Amino acid sequence: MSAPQIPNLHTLRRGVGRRGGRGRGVASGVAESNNETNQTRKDAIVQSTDTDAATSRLSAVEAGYLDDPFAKLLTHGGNVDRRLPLMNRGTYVRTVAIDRLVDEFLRSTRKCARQIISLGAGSDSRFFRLKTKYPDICLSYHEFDFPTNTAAKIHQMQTPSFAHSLKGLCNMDLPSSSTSLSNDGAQNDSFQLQADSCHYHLHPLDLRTLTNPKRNQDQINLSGLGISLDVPTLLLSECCLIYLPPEDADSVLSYFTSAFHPAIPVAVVIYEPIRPHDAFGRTMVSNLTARGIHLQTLHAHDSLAAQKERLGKHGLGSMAGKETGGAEAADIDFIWQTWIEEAEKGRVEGLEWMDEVEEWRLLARHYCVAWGWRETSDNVIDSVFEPWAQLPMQDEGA
Ligand SMILES: C[S@@+](CC[C@H](N)C(=O)[O-])C[C@H]1O[C@@H](n2cnc3c(N)ncnc32)[C@H](O)[C@@H]1O
Repeated sequence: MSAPQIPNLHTLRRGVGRRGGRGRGVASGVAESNNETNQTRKDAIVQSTDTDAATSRLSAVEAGYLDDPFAKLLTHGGNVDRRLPLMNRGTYVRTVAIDRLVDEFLRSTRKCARQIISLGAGSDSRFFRLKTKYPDICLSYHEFDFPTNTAAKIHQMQTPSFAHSLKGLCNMDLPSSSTSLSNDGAQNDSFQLQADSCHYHLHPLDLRTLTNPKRNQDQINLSGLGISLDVPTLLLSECCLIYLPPEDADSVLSYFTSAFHPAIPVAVVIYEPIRPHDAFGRTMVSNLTARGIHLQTLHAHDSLAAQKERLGKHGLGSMAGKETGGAEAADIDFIWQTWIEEAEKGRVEGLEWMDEVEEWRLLARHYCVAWGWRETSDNVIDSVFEPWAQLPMQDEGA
């Protein structure tokens, strides 16, 4: 079940050794630089998890689970080894679950402007799928990731085949002055696409910069990044916040959710692993640790209840008075069983023979989608998140 794209830790470690200076009496400047190198190495491993996500997506597309012409165009190299059937099914359920929450949000806000902010979006193709599905959509879509990853995405977007699909499927043009990359491959300007009232913005930014005044020397803020603070907003973290230290993940969530006035409908959707304490969970964690990947918030938000509580702490959840809200979470096994119609399940089951049914259920119980929202009941617009409250809910004990 281990993913094939293992970061080259050997090469990365060698880099540290060469620059090192570990003897006694090391000047504090050197120690600081070692810390930085360490952090850079850790960040590189986190950045590389996007290759896994993109590979899994493309595998699920090529096996017929998902219909996504952009997955191949946004994946570096464009060809991948097929994942195991249970991995493909996991990618499928995760994608359709988040798509459903996004679709409900777009449907209920169809009369007004709205925006989606995707944290650690990597090579995700959701914006382009949405624009293809809803050609006249009025939407601002903001993606954040490290400059290295946004640069790679921009590179893929500048290929002729991507430009062709963008025009044909989304009726969008690439900007005429194509963005160039700096020597280290970083792309420090944000990248934008626009067609009528639909905007796509790619922000090359470590999310921790936003919440840390020491790092944020340019005083970057949401308005400066073109994010509107007065329209209904959906925040997505699809396997992103889990890689941040718990206090940073909390600061990022709080930074975004508290930026909006309480009268503005705001929601958060999180997809990430849970249940690290049983045998499967322990194996999952140790397999990832062997690859240098640390799921830093996993123990802090280790169950459906903990995920709901987390959303509640950020002001999303049941409220008193005029404000309404909710916080829910379900694992992938539950979502597969209850959110997906029988005919569609039959189609998916017919795609590949799956020997490992028990393993599938185990794996699927260790990943969850959590969604929380808040709005005011006397809002001039109809309730945005009412449809979310109608989704099948999982009882933690189930
Ligand atoms: C597992 S990938 C998921 C990519 C995408 N959300 C998806 O599901 O296909 C995690 C992504 O989060 C990004 N990420 C993690 N920490 C981040 C941070 N502090 N700032 C910006 N991006 C971050 C990584 O660079 C990576 O692209």
